This record gives sequence, C-alpha cells and structure tokens, in this order.
Amino acid sequence: MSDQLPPPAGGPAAPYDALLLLSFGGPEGPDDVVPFLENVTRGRGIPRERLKEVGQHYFGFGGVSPINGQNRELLDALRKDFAGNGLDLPVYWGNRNWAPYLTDVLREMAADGRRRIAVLATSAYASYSGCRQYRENLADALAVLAEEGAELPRVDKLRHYFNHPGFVRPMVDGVLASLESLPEEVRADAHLVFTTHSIPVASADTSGPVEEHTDGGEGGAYVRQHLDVAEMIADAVRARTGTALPWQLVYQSRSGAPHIPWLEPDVCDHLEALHGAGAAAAVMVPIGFVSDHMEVLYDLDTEATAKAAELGLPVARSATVGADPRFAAAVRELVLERAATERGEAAERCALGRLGAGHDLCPVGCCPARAPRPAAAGADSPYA
Ligand SMILES: CC1=C(CCC(=O)O)c2cc3nc(cc4[nH]c(cc5[nH]c(cc1n2)c(C)c5CCC(=O)O)c(CCC(=O)O)c4C)C(CCC(=O)O)=C3C
Ligand SMILES: [Fe+2]
Repeated sequence: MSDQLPPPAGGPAAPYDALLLLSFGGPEGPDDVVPFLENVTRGRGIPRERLKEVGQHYFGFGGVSPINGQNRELLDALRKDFAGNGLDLPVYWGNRNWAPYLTDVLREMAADGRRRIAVLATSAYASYSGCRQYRENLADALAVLAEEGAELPRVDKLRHYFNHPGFVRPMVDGVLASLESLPEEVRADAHLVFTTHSIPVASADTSGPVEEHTDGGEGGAYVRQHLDVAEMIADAVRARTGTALPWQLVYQSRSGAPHIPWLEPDVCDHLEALHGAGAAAAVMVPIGFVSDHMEVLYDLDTEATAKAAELGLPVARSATVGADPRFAAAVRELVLERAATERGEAAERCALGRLGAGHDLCPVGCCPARAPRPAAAGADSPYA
C-alpha cells in the first residue's frame, strides 16, 4: 500500500504535505443548535440553565454562528496567500464540534495520501480549552482512523501565535479604527478594555508548561500571554496616537457552576466600574478570539454594548483578525518556520512582546486536563 503513495512533497514546506485548519465549529441553522451544544458540552458538567441561555444566543441569530463562514473566508485567504507566494500546499478544514468534522477531514486527508500534516488551531493562546482540548480531539480522530485500519498521518500542531505580528498588527489597526469611530470629544480619554474568554482559575494557573504553573494569583501562561498582547497593542496605539490610554484585561463568556472560581472581572462589571469612575468612553478589544464568532457577536456586541448604552458610556468593539491577509501570511510563515525546524535547519521565529516565540511541541503536563486523556501533537502523544 505504501508503495503506491506519492513521494513526500519537496519544496519549502517539506516534510509537510498539507495544512489542516482546525477550528471549534458552530451551528448553521436552528436545527443545528441543540446537537451542536451537546457536542460541545459532552461530559463537561455545564449547568442546564447555562445551556438554555447559550441556545437563546444562537436562536437570536437565526441559529447561525458566523464562525464557519469566517473559517471559509480564512481558507480562501490562506489558499490565495500560498498560491501568491509559490507555496504548493493543500489546505483542509475541520472542526471539533460541528461539520466538517475533524475525524471526517483527517480520514479524507489520509485517503488523499497526506502523511505529514501541519495543524493550525483557531485559538492563539495556551490553556486546556484553547490548546490541549484541540490535541485531545486530534488523538480521538486518529484513534478512529486507526480502528478503521487507515495508515495514520503524523500531525504537528503549529505553535501559539498570540504574539506573532500577523496576529497583533491587524488588531492594532482595529483599535485605531474603533477610536476614530468614537465621538471626537471622548477619544483621547477612552479606556482600552482587552477581553478574552474566562476560564476556571485552576485551569488558568496550570496553563502552559509545568515550570510556568503558578500557585494562584498570577494566572499561568494564559493570563501572561494575554497581558503581553494587551500591553503591546496599548503601546502601539500610544505610538500612533501620542496618547497613553489606560487599559485593563477583563473576561467574558463565563460558564460552569457558580461556586467554582473563574477569571474575573467580567467585561460588563468592568464597564460599570469604568463608568462609576468617570471614564469617558471605552473600546472593547477581543484579543482572545481569532474571528467575530458568537462570543463576540452576543457577549460583546449585544450584551456588553447594551450595558454600556444603559450606562450612557460610549463604546466601540474593535475587529478580530478574521481573514486579514497579514494573518494568512503569518500562517504561511509559521508553516515554513516549523518545516525548517523539522528538517533540522535554523528558522527565524518571529514574535513581538516580552515572552518570545513559544514551544513547538507541548511538553508533558502542559495545560493538563482534570481527567487525563490521550492528546496528539505533544511530547506525551501516543502517536508518532
Ligand atoms: C478559552 C476558550 C475559547 C477560546 C479559544 C478557542 O477559540 O478555542 C473558546 C472559544 C469558543 N467557545 C465556543 C462555544 C462554546 N464554549 C463553551 C464552553 C466553554 N468554553 C471555554 C473556553 C473557551 N472557549 C470553557 C472553559 C467552557 C466551559 C466548558 C468547557 O470546558 O467546555 C460552550 C458551552 C456553553 C457555555 O458554557 O457557554 C459553547 C457553546 C466557540 C464557538 C462560538 C460560535 O459558535 O460562534 C468558540 C470559538
Ligand atoms: Fe468556549
């Protein structure tokens, strides 16, 4: 069988013969909403009340999450960027929680003879939910393929790109555009409200490699990486506007049982506090998200924006990177960088801020799950 496989692709992406865009997935109509939520929350103990509430967020938008459409746009942008730069590397797309499902796409890739796959997750930071869970789902998919007797491709997850200029610079432009959209008289006194997904404090504290885990208070890699991005965006905005705007990192989209501590403050509480302290305006900057999916559309554009209107606080919400061509170019650079590294060549590892480029291979114990499960594409992977 292996005699009939095409030879390993040459060229600058070798040893890789494909890129997989791996995302969360979202419903595309009202009938999809409940099965989607069941997929997301299987075995995760999310309170029923929270699920009903989140279901309503989706129904309010006709049962359609924008996330799949945005991934299709990103796919187009990646293919255009690769073609325009002479990179002959096929790009596939699969999701963890909705069609096209990861398992189906990996099966198709294996059938197409892809042997060595670079994986780009649409999650830029460390944490169980943002990194290891993607790796667990890759392991689950490989296990299904192994059971079916397929020859397993090797999957390598590309490093976290939260501090890559191709991720950060489009967000700087977004903040500048949002400031412009605020009434002129409040612009120079606006606060920057950097926001990301809240996660359990215990999971924040154990995010990243073991030696970076904290005993509480400092938040591990998840919080540190977000603070680094917030600071570099705030600095870049100061350099462009000449004004140092006050900023803070806050959290949104909390779920889970109320007695379990999650990262705080919540974005709505923060807007209220800002208003109470006499702030003139705010720009919400969703640095935790790669595209304008439901968390952004509902929790920020609907809920937090209504809160600000009620307070009489002018707010704007800045753009996520989405399919920005600079982000597509960054993905190409990450593929080429990892490819060179895998060939044993020195590679330039582009990163802004204080933390530097992160690891290629998640070490053992990185972003642990509460109940250990096999995870692919890390030092503890059961797969090659
Ligand atoms: C860190 C993080 C990211 C960013 C990194 C990344 O992008 O991966 C993210 C993204 C997303 N989360 C999404 C949707 C949901 N997340 C949920 C639940 C949870 N998320 C968590 C964390 C994160 N989530 C956590 C700790 C939970 C609690 C339970 C659990 O540990 O699983 C639930 C269940 C209901 C609820 O609790 O809200 C839903 C429906 C969608 C799709 C949106 C769309 O459809 O447009 C996206 C992109
Ligand atoms: Fe989530």
